Amino acid sequence: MITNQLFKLLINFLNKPKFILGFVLSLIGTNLGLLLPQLIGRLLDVKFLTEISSQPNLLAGMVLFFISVYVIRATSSYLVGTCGSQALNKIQKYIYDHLLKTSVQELDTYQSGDLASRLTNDMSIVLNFITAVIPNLLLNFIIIAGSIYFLFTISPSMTLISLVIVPVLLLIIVPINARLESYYNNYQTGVGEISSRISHKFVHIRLMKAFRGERSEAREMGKSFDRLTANYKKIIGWSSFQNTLISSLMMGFIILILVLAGGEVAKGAMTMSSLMTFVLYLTQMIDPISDISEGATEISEFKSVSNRLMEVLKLAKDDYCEDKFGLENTAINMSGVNFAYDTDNILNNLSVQIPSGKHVAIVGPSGAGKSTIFSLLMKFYQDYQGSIQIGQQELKNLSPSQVRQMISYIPQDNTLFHGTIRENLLYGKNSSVSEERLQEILEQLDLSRLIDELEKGIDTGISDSGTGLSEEQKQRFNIARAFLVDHPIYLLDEVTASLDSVTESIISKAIDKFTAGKTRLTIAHRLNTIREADYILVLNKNGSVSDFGEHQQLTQRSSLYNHFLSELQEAS
Ligand SMILES: Nc1ncnc2c1ncn2[C@@H]1O[C@H](COP(=O)(O)OP(=O)(O)OP(=O)(O)O)[C@@H](O)[C@H]1O
Repeated sequence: MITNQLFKLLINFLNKPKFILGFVLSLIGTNLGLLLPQLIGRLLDVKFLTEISSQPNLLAGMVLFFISVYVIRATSSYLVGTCGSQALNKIQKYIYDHLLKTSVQELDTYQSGDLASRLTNDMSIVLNFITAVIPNLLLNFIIIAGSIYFLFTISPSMTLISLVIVPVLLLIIVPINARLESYYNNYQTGVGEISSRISHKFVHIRLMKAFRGERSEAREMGKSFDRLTANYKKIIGWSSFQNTLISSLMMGFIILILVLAGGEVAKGAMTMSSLMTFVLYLTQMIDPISDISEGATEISEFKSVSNRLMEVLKLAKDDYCEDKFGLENTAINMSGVNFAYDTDNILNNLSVQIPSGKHVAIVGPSGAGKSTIFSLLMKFYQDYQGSIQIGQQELKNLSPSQVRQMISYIPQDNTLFHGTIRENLLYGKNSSVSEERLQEILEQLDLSRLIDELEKGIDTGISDSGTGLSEEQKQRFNIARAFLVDHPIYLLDEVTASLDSVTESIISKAIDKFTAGKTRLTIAHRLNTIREADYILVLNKNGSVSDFGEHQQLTQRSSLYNHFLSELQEAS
């Protein structure tokens, strides 16, 4: 069972000695607390009352006893609570680490906000469950068991009558909780969808405002909030109904017992002080029973979030093997490659040989699968058929980690993370980049001047959408980030797309210098880039190879290539 798996994780990460100490203290506190009604009952005994009032030490002892019960209880809840939050902290890190290592292919089916909600919102439910619900449930069971024991010592027959309530309560709790679990599931999914939408929309706030999307956004979000509220209403409705029913049943039952016990007192089978103690124990059970019924609701909620958390842990991770491997050259050989994201093939029997150390431009209609080729080479997706070789190494035999140490990829979008410029440039590289290399790259990409003009220089902060920098500047920082570490293979996805022609010429020269003698694949939409490449790979719309060759050769033999060139000329 999935919930059990989360329990195993919790137990694994729990500081067991501290938790056990907390729990034992809590047992002691609860058991001592069980004696309180006995003491109060005795206080109602006139003889005992006269005795105790003449003995101040006994009275002080009793007060001390009451205080110690509460101190023990407070210490135990502190110990159990801190243990729970430490265990949760470890689980959070464990799940986040798993998510980071999960393959792109698996993560494609999840919304980022939903994942964030699992790690935050769902986790806080788990924390409440470990630190409050479980200890309370256990203590409540102990209080109930202890109370039943004392009730038996006072009147076995009356106690047996009182216990009739247990199966009645179970008949109410079990079916209502099954219903609640599914509502909690829907609720958590709704929270995930909403946080996903909010984070996505606020990253693209300019686009939303430019299209005056505020009203439709508010309407759509309003519907999502309404669905969440409707679901929450069901949760509140059913749990209130359950709690009210249980509390009323309990009260009714106690009154019934009181009437029956009153008869016993009248017959002289029970003393008044025993009756009072009996009633005190009975009433002492009301809160634990209500807590257990509420706890049952919380168990449903916990089961629902456990499923969501464990689902994440089941996603397949990338292989992180970093063993060294021999590479004679960096030629890329793709043979009979077929690939589909869903059902339809995007790449169709694609075969091409890219010589080591050469620059190849990839051209083809939109949607032909140019970026998909890069995704396969980066091992973002691994379910392709056919063979891809780098040097003599079959790509399938290399781990994603090994591949990504060899290939540098500059994507189409100019994403910069929240942080400083330096943090962005050194992202994922730890301390492996020397200051000289950093300065050299910045100089070549004409970024040094820009950085010098900033008040905090390279330590200037940028927001996660890169606010404060132009698209062209963001693009250059992206390029700099990729070239800080020397790799034998570079994949460039339209990297000069947002540059003006003057900057493009500077950046292209810098890229030529950085990639000299290395294998470079460029998805190209500019005539210059295409002409300067050693070879051009022309793709058909269906993701198969139309042609491969030098620019001159292709202009003489490929109608698709010539058509593509004339389209580019017209566009410029
Ligand atoms: N993660 C994905 N899941 C499902 N389909 C995808 C995914 N990524 C791309 N596709 C689809 O695969 C096809 C090829 O996309 P790809 O981005 O590789 O084409 P492209 O040739 O680079 O196009 P463009 O020049 O427009 O960028 C497109 O139909 C696209 O909708």
